[in-house]
Amino acid sequence: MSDDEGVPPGWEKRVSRSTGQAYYLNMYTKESQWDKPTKAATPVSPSGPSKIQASHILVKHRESRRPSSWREENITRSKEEALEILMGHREKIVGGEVSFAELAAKYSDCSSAKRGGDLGPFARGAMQKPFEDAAFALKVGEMSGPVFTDSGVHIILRTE
Ligand SMILES: O=C(O)CN(Cc1ccccc1)C(=O)c1nc(-c2ccccc2)[nH]c1C(=O)O
Repeated sequence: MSDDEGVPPGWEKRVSRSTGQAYYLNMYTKESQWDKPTKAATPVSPSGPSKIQASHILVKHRESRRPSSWREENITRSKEEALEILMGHREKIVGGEVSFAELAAKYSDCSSAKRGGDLGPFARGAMQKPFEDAAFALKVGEMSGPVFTDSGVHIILRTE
């Protein structure tokens, strides 16, 4: 019986030289794990995934291209005030006081607030460049710092 019996495609079963314990190597990412994988490894190209999924919190300001949102018809706060508000949200999320989705739903000036800030999957070319570059630079589960676009100031959470 081959030793890779039942190991999903894209993985290889190895044995640790130091402990003799079996571990599993993802042949695409070259990452290893002790737990036996339950699904096939996803091929990743050297340039990374073509699509990612992310959520964001947008705080608009008076210089935003459209200084209006579902929350506030006429947004007059300054860019500096927007940044301070956004960083306050970020601190609460980092501190574990509240979830990203809860804050997005209450405070994001983007229509995605209704979905807890979720933007769904998107490829490069779909979003404003500063947003795209920041989002694609994140690892899954990682949250950005402040990102400035024509729409306002954002924090981004990469979810897939
Ligand atoms: O920039 C503009 O002229 C107006 N927009 C663009 C927009 C407007 C409605 C829905 C989606 C995008 C926004 O201000 C905007 N940008 C975003 C946005 C920006 C970057 C990434 C994701 C969403 N959301 C919104 C929004 O009102 O809901």
